[in-house]
Amino acid sequence: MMDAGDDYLSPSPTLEETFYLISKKNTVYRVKLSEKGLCLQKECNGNIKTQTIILEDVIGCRCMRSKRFAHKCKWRPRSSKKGCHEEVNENSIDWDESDVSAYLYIYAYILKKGKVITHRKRERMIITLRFRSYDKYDDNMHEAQKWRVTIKYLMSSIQQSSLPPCFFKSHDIRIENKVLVIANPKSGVGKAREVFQNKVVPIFTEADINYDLYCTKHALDAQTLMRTTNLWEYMGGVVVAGGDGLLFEVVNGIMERPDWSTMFSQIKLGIIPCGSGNGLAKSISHAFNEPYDQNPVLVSTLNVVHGISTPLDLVRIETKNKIIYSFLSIGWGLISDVDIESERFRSIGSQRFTVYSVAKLIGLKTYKGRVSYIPAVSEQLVPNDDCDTKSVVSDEGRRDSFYSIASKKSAYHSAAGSSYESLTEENVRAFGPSSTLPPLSQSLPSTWTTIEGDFVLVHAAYPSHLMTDCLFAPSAKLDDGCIWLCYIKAGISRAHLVQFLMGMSNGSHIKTPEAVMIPVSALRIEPESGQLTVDGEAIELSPLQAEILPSAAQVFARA
Ligand SMILES: Nc1ncnc2c1ncn2[C@@H]1O[C@H](COP(=O)(O)OP(=O)(O)OP(=O)(O)O)[C@@H](O)[C@H]1O
Repeated sequence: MMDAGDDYLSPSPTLEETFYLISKKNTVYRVKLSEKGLCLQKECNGNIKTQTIILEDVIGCRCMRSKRFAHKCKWRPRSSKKGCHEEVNENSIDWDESDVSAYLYIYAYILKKGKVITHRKRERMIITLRFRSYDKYDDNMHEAQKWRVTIKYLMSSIQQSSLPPCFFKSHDIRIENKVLVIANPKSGVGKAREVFQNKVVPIFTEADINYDLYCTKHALDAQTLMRTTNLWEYMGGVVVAGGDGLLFEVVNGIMERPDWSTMFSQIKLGIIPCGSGNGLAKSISHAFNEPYDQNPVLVSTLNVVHGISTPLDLVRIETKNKIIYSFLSIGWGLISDVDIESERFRSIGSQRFTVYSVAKLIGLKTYKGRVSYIPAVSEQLVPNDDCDTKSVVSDEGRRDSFYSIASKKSAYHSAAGSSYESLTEENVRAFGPSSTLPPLSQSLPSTWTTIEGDFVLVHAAYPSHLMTDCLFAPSAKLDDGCIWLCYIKAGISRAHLVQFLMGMSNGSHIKTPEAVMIPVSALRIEPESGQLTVDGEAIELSPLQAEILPSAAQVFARA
């Protein structure tokens, strides 16, 4: 986004400039900026090497002045680790008056291809351009600013082309570019605030992201915040630094607002994975083939700073006493049991799912009940055989077993604390879309398919991953309008069940003969016993029905 102070400079469609190295007289850099990106052409003794940094990889840039008493040093495009001169902010009094150069720093995170696909990762690169064609610093700075403004303009053009037209509607109190970050200090291993401060803030700074940080104090705090805060101030997006449970609160909090529909169309949601499962963060990167595993926080933060969003399906779930909005999964039977009961082994990390699954196989339970569904209608929706190459099944699902909430760092602050309305809990009600299904108490029409009997498991997911290392619905897309329903009935051999559980890490579980995977648009589960989960959280045992809300939300993604 462009700053107010950029007004006096108008961006050029393309810019081109030649730069020289002080130390290497024979080397010339031709740098060209266009809507394709930044083309760096190095010419040395007749040899030409060209590198293009695409604009999608650039997250920000800034102008600086050289620091007083800094070495007089050559400049060049360089990687971040090989700094060769010191610089100070344009407004600092600490500058070197004898150096009239203006420096432009361009921050990019480029994709490094590894020998194997899992080694791909994003790496930080800083391109430094030194402008000193003029005798006066102000003139050089003007040149540098011209480049900066053009880069920002080109970056914002990419963002705007991906936004729905309604994004530009005027509203007197809306703040377009401010992001609300909600951190759960108890997510995962309890390091969400530190992760945000140490890994996310530096990238936000490079990208000029304007944000407020709110640290939750207890469970449901984020849900109350979303219900009561003035979200028009956060048109830049709402980002959780936490796990899927925190985003679940955000989604359900927005659904408790009378203006839920407007808010879901206006606000992009983001997730910086600091939880234990992080199914959605992984699914988003998987959908866009981003190298998540090497650095999940970096990749997810880059999604946010690019400001581009993609539609995400939500699911409306109705139980006897509740309406819940979900973005990840519904479960009954073995996987839900493992998810809930292995919580006490959280300290052993991702192995707890494997260990606990094996334990559950010894005294394998089956559950009586009925599962009904409406098949999704689309030719493309066929479970496929695409599998990841990893081999370990793991589950680091979520439970609320946290303790101290005291903050150690004074640098954190709460956002918009004063804008809370005095809505009491009694006034809280779920708004959100109404159901298109028959009431839960009524029997279903014959257009539904029903399976009855004893089940080992019934589990449904909407994005591809239930957890970082659990590719549960290999064919799922973020907005395919489908609930991917999987069930196994009683009678499966232990060997096949082990094959199923192990295969969940790479998606090969769907090849298990007894496992049925069907894309559906709605489902009803009528359990007689067992445990139900929604997005990994236990809910009361009751009949439940769910329907897809296609593209109901939008999430930051490198679309
Ligand atoms: N400050 C807090 N103290 C205790 N519990 C909290 C706090 N803030 C949020 N919670 C609760 O913690 C639960 C889990 O949080 P979160 O999803 O962030 O982490 P996780 O469970 O480790 O990750 P995942 O959901 O990806 O498995 C949420 O459901 C939320 O209700």
